[in-house]
Amino acid sequence: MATPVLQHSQGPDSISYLSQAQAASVDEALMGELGFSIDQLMELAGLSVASAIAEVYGVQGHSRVLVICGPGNNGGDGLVAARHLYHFGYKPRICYPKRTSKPIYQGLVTQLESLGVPFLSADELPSRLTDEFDLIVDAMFGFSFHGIPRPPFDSLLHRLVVPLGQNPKELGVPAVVSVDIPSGWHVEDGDTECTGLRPDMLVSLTAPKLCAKKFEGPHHFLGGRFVPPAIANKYSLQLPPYPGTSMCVRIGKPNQPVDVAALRVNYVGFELLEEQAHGDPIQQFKEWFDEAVRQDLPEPNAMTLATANQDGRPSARMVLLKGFDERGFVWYTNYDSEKASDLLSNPKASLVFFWERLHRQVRVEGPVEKVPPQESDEYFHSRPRGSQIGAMVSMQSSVIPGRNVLEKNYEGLVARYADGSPIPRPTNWGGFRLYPKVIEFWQGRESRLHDRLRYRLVEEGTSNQTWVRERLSP
Ligand SMILES: NC(=O)C1=CN([C@@H]2O[C@H](COP(=O)(O)OP(=O)(O)OC[C@H]3O[C@@H](n4cnc5c(N)ncnc54)[C@H](OP(=O)(O)O)[C@@H]3O)[C@@H](O)[C@H]2O)[C@@H](O)CC1
Ligand SMILES: Cc1cc2nc3c(=O)[nH]c(=O)nc-3n(C[C@H](O)[C@H](O)[C@H](O)COP(=O)(O)O)c2cc1C
Ligand SMILES: Cc1ncc(COP(=O)(O)O)c(C=O)c1O
Ligand SMILES: [K+]
Repeated sequence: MATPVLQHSQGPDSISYLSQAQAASVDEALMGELGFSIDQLMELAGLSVASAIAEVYGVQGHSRVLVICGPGNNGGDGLVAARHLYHFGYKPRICYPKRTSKPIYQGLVTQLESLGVPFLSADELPSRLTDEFDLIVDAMFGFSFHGIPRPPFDSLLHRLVVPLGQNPKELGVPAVVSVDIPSGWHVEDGDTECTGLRPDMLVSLTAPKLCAKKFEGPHHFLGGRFVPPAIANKYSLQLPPYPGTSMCVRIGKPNQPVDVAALRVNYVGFELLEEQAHGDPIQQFKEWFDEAVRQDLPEPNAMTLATANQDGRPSARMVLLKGFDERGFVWYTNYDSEKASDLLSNPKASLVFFWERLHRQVRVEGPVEKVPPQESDEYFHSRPRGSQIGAMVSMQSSVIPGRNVLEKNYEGLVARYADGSPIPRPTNWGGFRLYPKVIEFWQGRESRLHDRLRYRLVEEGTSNQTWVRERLSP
């Protein structure tokens, strides 16, 4: 079969925008010579939509989602997205007024019913949608839409339209996320009369369609991470790379200014009560630290280290915790660095851990000493050889003329130790241990009424030390 030569339009950042015919042709190629099945593509498309929603509309505050599904594959994407949203912790409900008897759709409905996801008729929707929903997913029509919307979708769509200049909240219309095409829009020309849907978010699938150029909402994402190079080359598709393992990628920048003052998280779901907490703060730390590791938090051992110089000028930076026990908390660094200079002249410090997903913070304060050289040797030699050489190369915190200095010295040392012989620990590299006098555990709670338990080491005579625990006001 001859390869169709497609003229497609390029948008900002050289992203390809497809016409209706091109979208259908890509679809055909994926399910023809590329061997995809429709349920595979629909599953990936629906997962992309759910992932994009979760990136923008966190489950806290947006859990009540209404997914309105149309009769075609766009509606199928909506059914799949609803299932993934359910597993992400959302409480989706579905309005699916025009069902088809094709087995793939029946399967999707059965899957949702088995999860207890409710199906509502259009009549069951409240007159003010915001009374019951935080978010609407518009999965009515995709790239095969023609003409003007027919019943029952015309009246459903009408309920989501916010006339220009009017406030969606006042009209009781929640934020709308459109799948692939804002439903009712011309697939290429968009909302020509400016009387249609104005979604807050658009998740384009495979590649954006021409109408997406007219999208003015704050969140435009691309999903459908399944386009093989064969298709991209065949249609000269320019698509942005997906970050890491993500199923979706933001296209363009959010075009609304970020309201920094409004950024906040409500801390719910955990508590720290006296009867649950250990009497020994190191045991309590171990419990929370183990939990942070179990929960797969990123760098659970990353902590802020605050020091002050002799004049009391404070400074703080991140370091990695490399061990803790009844004696204290250990990290490693360069003994000629700024932090080390602070600590050698003013040997007191404070540490802060923040385990965001658990809504937990731990603060530690106390005097600091270098760890014995043997302990530093042992840790140094447990590090990857590249990092051992890195420590030899870096005169930490000193000004250098350029990166090339580091690279040149690094290469020289790599060659010198290429035989695998042990790399000696630089004498100016080693550990510090903070001996805790105060440890505070902070558990975020609702309405900013957090739990704070502070342990203070109280010395009674020279040999008798006990931890005193007090609750602090949030
Ligand atoms: N790689 C890809 O391509 C992938 C594509 N995917 C998804 O598929 C979508 C395209 O799906 P699609 O082709 O099934 O059509 P879609 O747009 O859902 O609607 C057609 C239905 O709507 C109806 N209808 C039409 N006009 C109407 C009107 N005025 N008023 C009322 N009804 C109207 C029409 O009915 P009919 O006109 O036949 O009566 C038909 O039943 C695409 O946008 C994307 O979301 C992903 O799942 C996977 C990867
Ligand atoms: C997550 C993270 C962990 C870090 N861990 C260490 C560490 O364990 N030791 C270290 O010397 N620097 C570490 N750094 C770099 C320090 O933050 C800092 O840039 C460096 O130690 C120089 O600090 P100073 O000039 O205040 O001495 C880390 C940085 C980050 C972001
Ligand atoms: C300069 C420096 N030293 C030491 C460390 C501690 O890490 P590790 O000993 O695990 O290599 C870090 C971590 O980021 C670092 O940036
Ligand atoms: K849609």
